Amino acid sequence: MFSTPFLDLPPLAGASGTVRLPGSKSISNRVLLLAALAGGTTTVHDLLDSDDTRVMLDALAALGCRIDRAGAGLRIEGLDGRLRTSGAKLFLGNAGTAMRPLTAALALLGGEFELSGVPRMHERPIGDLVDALVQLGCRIDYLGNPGYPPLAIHPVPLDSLQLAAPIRVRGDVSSQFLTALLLALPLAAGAASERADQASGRDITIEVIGELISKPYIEITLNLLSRFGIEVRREGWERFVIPAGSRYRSPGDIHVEADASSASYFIALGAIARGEGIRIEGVGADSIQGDIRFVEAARLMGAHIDSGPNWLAISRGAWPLKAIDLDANHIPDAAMTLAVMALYADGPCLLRNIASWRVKETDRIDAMAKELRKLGATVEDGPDFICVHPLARAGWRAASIRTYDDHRVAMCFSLAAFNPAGLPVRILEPHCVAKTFPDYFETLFSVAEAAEVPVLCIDGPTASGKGTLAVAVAYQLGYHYLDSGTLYRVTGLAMRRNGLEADAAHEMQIAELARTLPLRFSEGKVLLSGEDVSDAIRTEAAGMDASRVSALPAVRKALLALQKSFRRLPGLVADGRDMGTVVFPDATLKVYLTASAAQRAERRHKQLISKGISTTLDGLRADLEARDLRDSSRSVAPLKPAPDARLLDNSLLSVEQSVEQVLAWWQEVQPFGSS
Ligand SMILES: Nc1ncnc2c1ncn2[C@@H]1O[C@H](COP(=O)(O)OP(=O)(O)OP(=O)(O)O)[C@@H](O)[C@H]1O
Ligand SMILES: Nc1ccn([C@@H]2O[C@H](COP(=O)(O)O)[C@@H](O)[C@H]2O)c(=O)n1
Repeated sequence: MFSTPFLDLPPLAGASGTVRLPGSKSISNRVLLLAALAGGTTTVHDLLDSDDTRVMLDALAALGCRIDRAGAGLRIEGLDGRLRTSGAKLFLGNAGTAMRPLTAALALLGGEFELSGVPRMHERPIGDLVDALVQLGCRIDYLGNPGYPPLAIHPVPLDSLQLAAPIRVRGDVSSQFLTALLLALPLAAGAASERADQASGRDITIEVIGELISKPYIEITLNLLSRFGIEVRREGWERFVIPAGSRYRSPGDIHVEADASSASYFIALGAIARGEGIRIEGVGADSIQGDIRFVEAARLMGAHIDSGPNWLAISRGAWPLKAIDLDANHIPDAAMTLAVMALYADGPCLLRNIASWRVKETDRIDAMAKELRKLGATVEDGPDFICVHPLARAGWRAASIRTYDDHRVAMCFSLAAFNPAGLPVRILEPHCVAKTFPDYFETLFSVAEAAEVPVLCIDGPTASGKGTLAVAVAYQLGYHYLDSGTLYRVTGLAMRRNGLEADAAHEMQIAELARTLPLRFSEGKVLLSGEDVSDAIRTEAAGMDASRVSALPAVRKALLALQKSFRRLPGLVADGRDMGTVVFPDATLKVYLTASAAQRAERRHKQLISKGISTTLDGLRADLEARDLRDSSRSVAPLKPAPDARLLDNSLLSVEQSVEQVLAWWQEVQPFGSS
């Protein structure tokens, strides 16, 4: 996951390959709750690991559920309708799929509970669900604003509940209210059948007031309830009947299918990008998720899509995409992806009946309109619609996209990186994708192709601080890091171990060693044939050997392809001697880092002493000056600043100041302005 303050997506050109997506959030959290309420043990496979499922798991553990790893799955010992705690304070982040169903379940289970979340969760309505539960006889208080979390839930005896009359709940704000009741009320149906009125066989009826939105999510709920032994009778979309005597029965093992909303980004990718197409595994034509109908919308826009039970294959069809006018009520989450696809359409795209966007992680209509406008688009929006006009090449602007702590905003705007103007897109706070798809950007980069992956080079003499600076800058930008000196150091070590000398007579043999180095980088360690050589290559003697082998032209040539292979999305920071002059002459930014010889010797002295390696300051200074002389006077790729490099003398700068300077230069060469 990218934990950086921002992530710059370079202009993307094509995409090809296969992705396997994480489990569905909607299914994961429903399955977790059902497994917890059921008797017996349920092993859940392919569960989504994300912020929202983690808060659900923490909550269930706090209720006394035993949760263990079972291989790649998770084993949950259900409560069988009985709490193992008298109460708890539960923090549910911004997970609506945890807050709503847990409110209903805990109101029926008994016990004193406080349910809270992040500030945005306290702005997301829950009043209609609470009203329905209070009608039944449950006791729930608002701890902040009426109608919104945080909530205090108090115990009531199940036999005091008013179950005879239908329970009425609004369905036109969020379908999660109905889902919450459907998931929780079998607790009361089971209990009722154990009491005297078992004979009368009382069913529990829920009546929906208003037009039910997001019906596909209710279908997921009904499907999963059925797998847990509860067969709800649906009468249209207005009445739902939980039969008397219903009891949750663990299915034993249950698999979570991949998230269909997450699939929308890769379906769109296949429709937009040039290339061999995208194959998605883990979700397909047999999906129980409503958002799978995004496939129909993408086809309307011109995408070619084939499918099997649990796979999809997408490639570019019509181009530009075809404009659509769509009632997107049935795919509220995935429809955000259509709003970005609209930028590549042949006319304005209208998405209607999406009022629920306004009460999601953020006001999504507002957020999408604002950020699409930053890209240069004309957007009209209203209480329940958004209309996005396509962008001609000249109309695109490089934008820093605010993500509003909303994973879907971050993910769908990544598609703007395919703009024909070849502009990068900056995604602010990219870690918000952790809500449902922590590795979203890594997955995107595994199939996307950039016209040019950005590189930031830091060259300079020995011990000037290149490595320290490069690692810090790479960390800030979320980029890969190449310490090219390591490759020469390992080659020098391999030369010694093979009893060779760094001279012209052995040049070809050493070059062959360099070309076939059995080298691996793992958890910060350098492994040569599996052996950890991280310390062995850091001595000054190893530095000298590296300097000697690096003067051999055949060795430099042998290491070129390996160095270039580090240039991967989203970008690379490379340090060495010839990064800007030879290996990456087209780098976006080149920095030549120097410091006085006295400073460098002193820094290296401290560095070696701290590692327990004894040495003298004078000896070190002589060594590093000899190394610099050899590096800068050799015939191939000598150490020198590239003509277009920016010079940074950090003799009097701290590491932090150097990092700040380089990041400021990086910002200067980006087209985002100061935003
Ligand atoms: N600006 C700075 N101020 C003070 N110390 C620094 C600064 N930059 C780096 N150092 C310290 O100097 C030492 C050498 O830095 P580093 O290993 O990054 O240099 P290098 O240029 O990569 O060396 P080499 O060329 O041998 O690979 C480290 O201990 C590091 O912490
Ligand atoms: N791009 C590079 C990087 C390094 N070298 C040679 O390797 C020696 C060791 O490098 P460190 O950065 O790890 O100290 C160095 O002295 C150079 O001779 C190189 O030639 N080109």
